[in-house]
Parts: sequence; structure tokens; C-alpha cells
Amino acid sequence: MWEPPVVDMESPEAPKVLAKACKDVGFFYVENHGVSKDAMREVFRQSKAFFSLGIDDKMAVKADRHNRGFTPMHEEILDPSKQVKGDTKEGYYIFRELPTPSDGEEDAARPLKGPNQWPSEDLVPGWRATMQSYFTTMHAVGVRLSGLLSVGLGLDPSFFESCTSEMAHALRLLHYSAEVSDPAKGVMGAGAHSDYGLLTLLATDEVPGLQVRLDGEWLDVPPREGAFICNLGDMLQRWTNDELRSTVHRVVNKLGRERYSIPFFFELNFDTEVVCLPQCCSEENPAKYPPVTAGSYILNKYSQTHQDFDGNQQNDEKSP
Ligand SMILES: O=C(O)CCC(=O)C(=O)O
Ligand SMILES: [Fe+2]
Repeated sequence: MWEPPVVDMESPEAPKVLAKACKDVGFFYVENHGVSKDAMREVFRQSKAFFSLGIDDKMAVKADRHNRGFTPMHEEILDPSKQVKGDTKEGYYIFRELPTPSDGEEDAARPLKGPNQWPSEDLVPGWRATMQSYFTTMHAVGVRLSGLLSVGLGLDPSFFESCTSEMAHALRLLHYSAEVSDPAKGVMGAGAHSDYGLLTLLATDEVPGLQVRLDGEWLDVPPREGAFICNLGDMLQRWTNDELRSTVHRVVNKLGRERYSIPFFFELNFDTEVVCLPQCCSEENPAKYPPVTAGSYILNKYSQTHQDFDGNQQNDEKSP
């Protein structure tokens, strides 16, 4: 059975192994990341507690114009060209806590930035503290991992530091329903997609479902206890002119079991311009992608895949 390569973050070989995994597969397990089992157990427990609430309590924190909060079952369609209905999952977006913009004008200049939504403490005691603490923990893992990657790629060791300083990262809780997927009929846990940003660090429960497409074949990525499943986002593929891979993946429910997963999207600052690195293009190998701003790229993707999100409504205080 195929398995992605393993990156041991404590190993002196980590930068080399990581760079090779990024070029060959774009997916790898991350071990020795320093996140405790207790912290993992608690974030999954709280995630389940939220998704077990009634629909009215969940809709009270429905994702707002900053895309923070609850996204109902089927609201997201990750592969609109193939899916006949939305992903068979519900979710919850949490970003770094930011103050409410003081007026519409300021808000327009700060797309996707605002306060989080939090379910009531009475319903899920300790939930906010758990999520904020996990966000901080995962931010630290992302900083370390991107540091190892810059070394492995022969970049300045602080290459990713300045362009991730805003902490525009997203923590997402996902709950897949028990509905069995039928890829031929366009019914998917999560439709085929590549991730949009820099790096994704995914925690899953023990239920399988994730698949990656390599050389035209869909391969299962089994859960690995204690490890994160990590993959690259489109920004790294574009920066490196396809030397690194933002590999397409999807979630297929074969067993008819519910599944919980928690991706942490380690993202670039909104205004970072991603232009092919000089060492990755030449006259014979010209840049394959035009320059793009990380934030506008994500806004576009959210608009295409979230039925209830409108990237053009960022400055409308009263938009529903
Ligand atoms: O739940 C999973 O295993 C994958 C989720 C995913 O690919 C995503 O949210 O981008
Ligand atoms: Fe993904």
C-alpha cells in the first residue's frame, strides 16, 4: 500500500526530506511536531461538541462576510465542474481574532479581516479558549515547518517569515456526514481541489477518506496516529514554476461512517505578491503563471466554492 513520505521535524535530515517530498508528491506526514496528544484530543472533542448542536444554534454563527463561522452541510462545492451537490460536510472557519472594522471604508481595505464568531459558552463551555490555543500552537508548527522548507529549498532561512507575519492563517473544523460518496455520480465528501495558500497541516480522526491524485491515479492517504498530513498550496507551486507540487486531493466516503478532520491553513499575508522565483525560470523555462496576490487568489477561490460567500461584498456591513 502506498503511503506519503514521513518528515520528522526533529531530524537533522528534515529540510532535505521535506524538500524532496514537496517536489515528488506535495503530500507528506509530519511527525515530532510537538503538539501534545491532549491538545489534539481536546480540539476534536470540542469540534464534535459544536457539530452535535441543533441546526439553529449552528446557524446562529453562520459564516459572515469575513468567512468566519459555520458553513452548513453541502454549502461548499470544491469541484463545481463535477459535483451534482455540495460536499457532504459542514465546517467552521476560525482566523486570528481581529477587531471589528470601525467603518465601511476601513472594512473595504481589509477583506477577510474581522472578529471571529464564537458559539455561546453555555452551549460549548471552553470552546473559544480551546480553538484559540490550538490556533496559536499550529501557528508555531507552521513557522517551524516553513523555516525547514526554506532551508531545504536553499532559500534565505527567513524567506517565509516576513510574508506570513500577518498571521492570515485559517483553522477549519470539518465534519463529514455518513453519506457514502459516489465519485462517478458527483457525490463527494470533498470534491477534487488543490489548496490555495502556502501549507496545510491536517489532523484527522481514524476514519479514512482522503485521496491524492498522482500520475493520474487516486491513491488513499491513510490516517497516521500522532502525525499531521501536510500538503502544499498553490502559492508554492506558482512561486517555484511547478517544481513543487500543489497536489489535487479529495475526500471519498467509502465506509458510510462520519468523519472529523481539522485542517490548519498556514497562509501568506494578504498583499504578498507571488511571482516566479528567479532560480525557477529562465528563457528556456519561462514562468508558467502570471504574478498573483495571495489574498485576491483566496478571495476568488472562496467566491467560486462557497455558495454563501461573495467576495464582492467585503465592504457591505449589512450584507446577509
Ligand atoms: O478532510 C480532509 O481530509 C481534507 C480536507 C481538505 O482537503 C481541505 O479542507 O482543503
Ligand atoms: Fe484540501
